[in-house]
Amino acid sequence: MTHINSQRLRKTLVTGGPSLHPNTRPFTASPLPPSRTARCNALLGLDRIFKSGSQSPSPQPATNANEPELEPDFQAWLRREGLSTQPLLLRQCGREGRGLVASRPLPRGDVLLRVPDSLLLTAERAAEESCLAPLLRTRSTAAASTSSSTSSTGSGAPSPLPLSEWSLLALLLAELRCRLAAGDRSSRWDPYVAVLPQRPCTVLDWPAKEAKQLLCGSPLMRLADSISGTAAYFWQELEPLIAQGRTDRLIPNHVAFGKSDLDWAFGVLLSRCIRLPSRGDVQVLSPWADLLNHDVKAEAGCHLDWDPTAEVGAKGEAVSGALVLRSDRQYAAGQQVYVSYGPKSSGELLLSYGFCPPPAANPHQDYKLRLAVDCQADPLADLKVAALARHGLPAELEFPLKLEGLPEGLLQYLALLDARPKVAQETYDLASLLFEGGTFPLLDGEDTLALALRGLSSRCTAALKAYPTSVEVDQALAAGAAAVVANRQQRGPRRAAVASPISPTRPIDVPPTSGASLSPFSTDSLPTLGTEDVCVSSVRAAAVAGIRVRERQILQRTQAAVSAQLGDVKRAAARTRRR
Ligand SMILES: C[S@@+](CC[C@H](N)C(=O)[O-])C[C@H]1O[C@@H](n2cnc3c(N)ncnc32)[C@H](O)[C@@H]1O
Repeated sequence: MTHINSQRLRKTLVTGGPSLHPNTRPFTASPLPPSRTARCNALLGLDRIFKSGSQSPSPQPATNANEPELEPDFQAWLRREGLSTQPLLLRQCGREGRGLVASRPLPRGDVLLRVPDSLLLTAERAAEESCLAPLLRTRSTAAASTSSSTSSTGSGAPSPLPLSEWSLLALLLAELRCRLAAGDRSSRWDPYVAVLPQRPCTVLDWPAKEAKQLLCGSPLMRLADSISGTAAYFWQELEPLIAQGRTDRLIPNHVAFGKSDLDWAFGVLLSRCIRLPSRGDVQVLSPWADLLNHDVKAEAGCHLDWDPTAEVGAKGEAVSGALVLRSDRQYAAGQQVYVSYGPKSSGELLLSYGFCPPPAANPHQDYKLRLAVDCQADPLADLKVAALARHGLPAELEFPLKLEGLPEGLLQYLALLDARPKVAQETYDLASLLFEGGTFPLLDGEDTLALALRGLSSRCTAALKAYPTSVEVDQALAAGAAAVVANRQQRGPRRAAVASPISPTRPIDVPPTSGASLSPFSTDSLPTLGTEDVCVSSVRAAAVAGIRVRERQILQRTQAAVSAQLGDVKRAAARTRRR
């Protein structure tokens, strides 16, 4: 039944990549040469909307030795707790909030930062230091006895955590926040908790109705749902424990432990938690290291990880192992040191970290197309799920569409989803040819590549129709942000990142956006929107409008590429028929 066509596409595997932060989902993407990106932007006119060219950081002022120390109580605490003298200084870094800058010229290969284990807030420590520790210990013991009765290795293994890492960390953070608010400074982590942002401004800080309205039609809605769903899950896990703690009188009266405290803690974890691949992927909060800001350019070499061989000794003592950042480049005095939070789109950064680089300057900007076996309407659904599983593929996948080309494996996956073989068992042969043979066979006389291309085109059409706003309105809204941000820049220096809570309803003078006309304000100077900016609802709306514009451009470009490829397929078929 199947005829092997020419090798049109390479066989593809869907892979994931490690990240410092926990909310990365696996996907593949083709690498993009910067010159092509710039050309695509120009063709699409996107460079006019977000043309700062600066996902990159603003230059930092040179270090002034007489400048007063920022967060002095926190820094004094770090020194007392064993942070040795380091070649970085804490500074205000414009829209990025606080950041770490080189205190002197630093050569490539230097250790920039070394945080000892004692300063890492791990889930184990959070469990031990929580006021609910007695309950958590009981849970750990119960879990340990269950696992030792079911496993042969049993003894000697460390006690299992009583809850997930994030639940334990969030529980302690929320408790410490309540204590601090009531003037109770009994924890050793107080100076750290005192400098955490009041509002991380992740999507958890957005009013739910606004999130629904802003993200309608965008694949970012799924990410927002997943973040708030996870936060709700943690709350469900913790609520009965907290209730038990109250019954057992373990929780002081001034520790409210409300859902908002837990949501705040979850937002802090989303935007600051660090995963350490070299320490079994453990997730930690690291005072000092969590003051490093993100820059996509740091992806290549600035790696923050656990180094078991590093020697730290604030007072000369030898202690093995530390969280270490080594430089892969030289730094001038006063230059900010960045890490990468992972290959994330502007929308992912906005929802999880509360800042938004201009989408056109972000090489990771994409439209995440979700594809899934249609278990309701496809009579071959079970066979397809099984055939995909044989090739290690799930029944549902997200593919990152980009301006520069189709993600690998997308067309093969689509061909299997949309195929309707007359003989059901041929589903397995088709999957083998697509995923192992790297070919698009003829199936019952139909070219499966053409089938996949048509399927992609119709999905792009549906995705474009799903946006409630027009592209012109979104362009005007996004351009409005430039004016707002420019106005705010003129009003003087930025306040400290955590100085005071920011009202979500603070009035801001957004220029009116009317119909198809673009805002008269220039967007040329639009920088990355920082957390303080996106805490303002109207700026947030403009940031999302800019992302929607880019997503639509990606969908339209994909459609154009698909029609061109469909033309090639038809011409090739006609040539074959003539022969
Ligand atoms: C791990 S913390 C870094 C320290 C942070 N700037 C502070 O003052 O606490 C992550 C937060 O820093 C800010 N941030 C990091 N990189 C940024 C960037 N490139 N542009 C704007 N804000 C950034 C965001 O507020 C983000 O949630």
